[in-house]
Amino acid sequence: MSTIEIQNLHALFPVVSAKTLLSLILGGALLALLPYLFRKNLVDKDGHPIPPGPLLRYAFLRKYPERALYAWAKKFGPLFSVWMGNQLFVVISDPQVARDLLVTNGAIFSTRKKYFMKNQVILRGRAITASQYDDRWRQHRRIAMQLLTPKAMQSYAHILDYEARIMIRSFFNETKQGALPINPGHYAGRYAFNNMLTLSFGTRTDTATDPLVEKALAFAMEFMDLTGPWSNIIDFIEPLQKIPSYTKYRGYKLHDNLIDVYGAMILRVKARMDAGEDVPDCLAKTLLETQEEEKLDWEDLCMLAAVFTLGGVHSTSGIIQWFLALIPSHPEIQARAHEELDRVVGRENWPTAEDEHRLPYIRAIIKEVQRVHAPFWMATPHCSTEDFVYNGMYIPKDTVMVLNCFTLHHNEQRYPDSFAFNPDRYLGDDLSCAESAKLPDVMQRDHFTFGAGRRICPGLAVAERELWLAISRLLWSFTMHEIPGEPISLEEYEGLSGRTPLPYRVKLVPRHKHLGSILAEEEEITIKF
Ligand code: HEM
Repeated sequence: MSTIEIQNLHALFPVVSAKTLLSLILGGALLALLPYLFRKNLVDKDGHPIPPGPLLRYAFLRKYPERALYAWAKKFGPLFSVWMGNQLFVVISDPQVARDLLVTNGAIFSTRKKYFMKNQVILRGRAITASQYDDRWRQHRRIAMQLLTPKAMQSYAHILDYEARIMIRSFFNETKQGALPINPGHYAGRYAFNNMLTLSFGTRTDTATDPLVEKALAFAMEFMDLTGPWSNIIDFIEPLQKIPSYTKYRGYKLHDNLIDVYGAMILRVKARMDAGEDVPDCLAKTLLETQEEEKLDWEDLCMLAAVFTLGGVHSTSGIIQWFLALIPSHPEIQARAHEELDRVVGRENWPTAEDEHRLPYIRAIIKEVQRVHAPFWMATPHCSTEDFVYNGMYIPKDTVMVLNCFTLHHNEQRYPDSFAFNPDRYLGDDLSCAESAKLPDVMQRDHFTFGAGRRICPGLAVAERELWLAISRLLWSFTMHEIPGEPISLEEYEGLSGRTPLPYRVKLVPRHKHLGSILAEEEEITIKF
């Protein structure tokens, strides 16, 4: 071939260097990956697009996701969408949209995504919260509700009252009558745990040092960390579910621990029933008595018996901890609360459940703590079971629906100056949270701390009573101070699903000389178990 012919050939097929070839391959691969990195804008058959949202797909939004959701709600509006891997999430940031979708169209938006970690590994599709929206969910929720209605609560109201007294006494004794600072987490946790032990198994821990308290609190914390709406990348990338990993190990371990500890407690209740003993009414007893008729298997029993200690401990104790973290930096609010308590119930007796309607400012403080520090900023996501079009936006079947509580609770129209802690905004609101959730004008609802729609928290009435007894009595008993040089963070927190403040210490100074003698009247009760 002549030199001229070779030159012509080069012109036609230029020599590709190794570097260029590599760039071409990488470029091609990147092009192929683009649809997996950037959002997919689905439309339905009539051309309705999915709600707008951020450009990138996220593997997971781990730390403080509520801040990203708040910024996105401002940018994209009250209904926006985010892709997590191949899962579409639609985020609800407006009260009316929440009502329209989760309540009015509750038949479509009430199931749960089958999260690998929460629903499949840890709870095995059970424990009410992980159940699909089907007959088994209805059955399990109905059984649990037998113990949770305000009427049912009357039979154990005295126990909630007693446990609140024991919690205050622990604070009083552990702080050496206010001389020492205290981290309230363990004692608030034990209070909520003892209440749930009563409901679930008819028993309680009789010392704050009982190892079961630490164990149960550790399970609840691990559950919160493993079950956030986007805690685990493994939930969104299926191949990862097939290979061994530390996350998977933790999930299986937690499942086994729940069965070991709470399963053993069910067997203990059974042994007592078989021996003809007078076992107090509790969930385990109900489950055992109705097991055949309700066709409940062993995992149903264990998961149902465990769920109160998972759903009702970290949450209630979290709000008490947020209250104690927040109140020292608001001495003027404490002073008003103390004035109301002194004026209405006096210094001889402390507030009871019956005093609630006479203490509107204390009620308002509790509602305001729940607004600014709801433990579940993203509630528990619901999931859709049918394609749906809302205001021209397409929400495909199997979309995960997130109730964006942080943004809902900072809606300036509903809560002017929403980042300020201001109980006054709830003065005049005489409704319980359950009543408020049913208001026809959803803009008047107090807050969304207990979720919305058919999956709304079934423990709401019990939680409200526990919070009332704990917080009104903390206010009656103590003045709460921050420790100089130990600022309490109200921004950071622990937990990827339910959140509690970072560990902190607070000073609780008794307000009454005779507090010690009032508290000494009650001894710790040991219940045969
Ligand atoms: C202050 C304390 C509490 C808070 C803030 C809270 C909050 C929540 C939230 C946000 C949900 C999800 C609602 C939804 O899907 O829309 C929920 C569900 C649930 N909660 Fe609570 N909760 C509390 C106390 C309790 C207590 C004391 C119990 C048990 C006695 C309990 C048992 C449950 C159960 C079983 C579910 C699952 C309901 C279902 O999926 O149908 N919670 N809770």
